[in-house]
Amino acid sequence: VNICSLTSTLPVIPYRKLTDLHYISKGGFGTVFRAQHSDWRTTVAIKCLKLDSPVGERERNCLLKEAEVLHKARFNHIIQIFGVCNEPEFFCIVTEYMTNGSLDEILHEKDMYPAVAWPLRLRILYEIALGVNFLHNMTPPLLHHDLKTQNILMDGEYHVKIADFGLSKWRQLSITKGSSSKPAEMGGTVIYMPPEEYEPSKNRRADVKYDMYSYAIIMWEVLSRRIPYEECLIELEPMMRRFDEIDFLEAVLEVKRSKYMRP
Ligand SMILES: CNC(=O)c1cc(Oc2ccc(NC(=O)Nc3ccc(SCC(=O)O)c(F)c3)c(F)c2)ccn1
Repeated sequence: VNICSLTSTLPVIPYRKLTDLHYISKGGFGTVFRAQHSDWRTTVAIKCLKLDSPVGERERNCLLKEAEVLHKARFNHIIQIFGVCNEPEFFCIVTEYMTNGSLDEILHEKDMYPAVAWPLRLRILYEIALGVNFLHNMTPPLLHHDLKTQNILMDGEYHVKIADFGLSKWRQLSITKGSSSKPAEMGGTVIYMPPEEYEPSKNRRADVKYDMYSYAIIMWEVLSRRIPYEECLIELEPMMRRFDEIDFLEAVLEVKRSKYMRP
């Protein structure tokens, strides 16, 4: 990535302007903090490369690529980038801070959010769709491939902004073949991943369908306020245990008989 072409249109933020850093989360090889911008008098989020390990060229390029992607993908429902801090000993991207955290918290912290009214749930689903639709309408289409409720952030008015805490290579609709999906990071969840991606065959084209599948799982999760598969597994497993192997064999025989005995 050409840093000059990027920073010619994106503000470069001196490290000394970022104060009151508070740790938020750690990603692949990056860390996210909350901070204050001393000139802009506003709270920001910064996603920086690990401060301890020497910042490798590859990692720096990865974060630069992310800044470029975010800069190009500016839209109402995509997290807004304010600038980059590009200093020898400190390198990070600076974005708006989403005061109401992630959709995951709103759906599953039932003490904090005893009720989430239907109009808001529908607006959240609509705004996620607007954000993903915008990415897919870029040239070339930008695929998210890690849509999950942890990556859907909420601003002060509970409007949606799509984010991506992960730190990994970017995927665009590749005109060449090649596996495009991000491996489910250690501890990463697969509940939003389409089954065919569990074993990505190398000759798979990147396509928008992946995000569609993830969106469908998110939709179920927003409407039910439950963890996909968690309960159904809890409910299904004892049911499965009640039937022993013979019952299943008899059931199979019965359907085979009825199928071939048709008049
Ligand atoms: C309580 N509030 C918070 O804790 C909080 C934390 C926060 O931290 C960050 C989270 C994410 C990012 N970065 C990011 O989202 N990048 C990105 C890149 C590509 C695409 S689109 C194509 C694709 O996904 O490949 C995309 F949608 C997004 C960041 F810089 C900071 C920001 C706001 N609030």
